[in-house]
Amino acid sequence: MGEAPAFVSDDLFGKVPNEIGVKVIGHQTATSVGDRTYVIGGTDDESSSTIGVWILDKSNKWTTPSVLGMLPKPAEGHSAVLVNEDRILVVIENNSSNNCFWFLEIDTPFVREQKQKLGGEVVAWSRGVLGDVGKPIVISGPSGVGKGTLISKLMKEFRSMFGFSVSHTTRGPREKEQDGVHYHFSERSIMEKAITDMKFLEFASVHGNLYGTSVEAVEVVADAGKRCILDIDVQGARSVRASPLEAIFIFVCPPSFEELEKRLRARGTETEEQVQKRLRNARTELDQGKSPGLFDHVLINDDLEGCYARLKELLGLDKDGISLHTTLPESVDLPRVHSISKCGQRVLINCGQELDASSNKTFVLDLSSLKGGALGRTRGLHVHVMKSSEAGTNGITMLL
Ligand SMILES: Nc1ncnc2c1ncn2[C@@H]1O[C@H](COP(=O)(O)OP(=O)(O)OP(=O)(O)O)[C@@H](O)[C@H]1O
Ligand SMILES: Nc1nc2c(ncn2[C@@H]2O[C@H](COP(=O)(O)O)[C@@H](O)[C@H]2O)c(=O)[nH]1
Repeated sequence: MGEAPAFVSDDLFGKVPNEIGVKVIGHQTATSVGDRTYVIGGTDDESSSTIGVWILDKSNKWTTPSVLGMLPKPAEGHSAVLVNEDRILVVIENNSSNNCFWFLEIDTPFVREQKQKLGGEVVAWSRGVLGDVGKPIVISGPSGVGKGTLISKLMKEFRSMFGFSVSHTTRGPREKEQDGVHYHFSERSIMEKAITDMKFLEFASVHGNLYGTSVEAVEVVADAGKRCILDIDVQGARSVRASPLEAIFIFVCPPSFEELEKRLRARGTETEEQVQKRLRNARTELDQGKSPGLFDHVLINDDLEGCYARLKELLGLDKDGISLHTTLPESVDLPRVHSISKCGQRVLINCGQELDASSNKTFVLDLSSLKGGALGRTRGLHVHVMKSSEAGTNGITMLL
């Protein structure tokens, strides 16, 4: 039954430090994947801010891989189990429910791509998050077409359902724009460094300034159980389309070029020179908006109320029983002592007390609909508690 769980091998302890020239301290697990063993845990330094990863290959050679993504904090203990040959689930003890499940990606498409780019061994961490939220919505269209106006209406009417992805930009704030609310207004050098550090899902040079969506900007919205809305240009939409983020892409068109110009001028936020630049770029964007396969929906923003009604309709928000819903994350109270095993697409985390079978509790973690991953979170984890009475003697019978 099931695949072999991660194992902890005593003879690996002590070998790690000698081979790689550092003293590894603390709890470690070893997970075999093909002819490699991934040793996770411990640190090479008591002040280290994360847990270590080392790889032992079949010729007994140790490698310290490049580790990407947001890193889990060091913990007194953890357990590990292989999921689908491409990632290892690491359950970190003594952590809150949305901080105890982590995935170490070892052979996902993202990791393979990074191995090619960086050369050498690469692994990437991604935090596992319980529950589902709807697909993010990408809204693009030329400057002044009314994207922001439509998004504001949606966020006002469905406040608890949507959250705005706050982009970074190097342009200066307009009157009434607040840092951290409308944009994260940034120095170019700081933004460029964050882009190099792979903190951005997409970025583009738009009307002479740098704009970008950080991975975190999208993830914090989903963490709050809300559906994310991105207001980005067509280049950005193209990058998101090519990324692992599954989204709905909407292109907003003006009823005519003259009307677009009128709106942009009437807004009064740009100098004449900037208006000219935005209008020149609008022609290209209107062309690119027709690129096959890029946008799922095109909306013509003629009459505002009519366009808003069509936007709600395509998002399924026009009916009485709203079809677009989010599922708020479940919560798990995981004790420090537990054992872990995998059975198909489910992982059983047994938190039983050996002397008191009646208090046995098994968490069943469903991995069948994982979404996302490094460099953001891995979502779509579902968990339920199986009591000892449901589980039979070994806590597994009911699942087979
Ligand atoms: N359907 C409409 N009819 C008339 N005016 C509109 C309509 N929709 C939006 N506007 C007005 O057009 C101007 C531009 O709208 P908005 O700022 O929302 O555009 P945008 O697409 O977000 O632009 P940018 O990409 O530059 O941020 C605003 O003054 C807004 O009030
Ligand atoms: N590629 C991205 N484009 C973005 C992002 N945030 C905003 N934008 C687009 O820039 C223009 C101009 O915006 P403005 O606020 O200066 O008028 C507009 O088309 C936005 O959609 C981003 O993160 N990435």
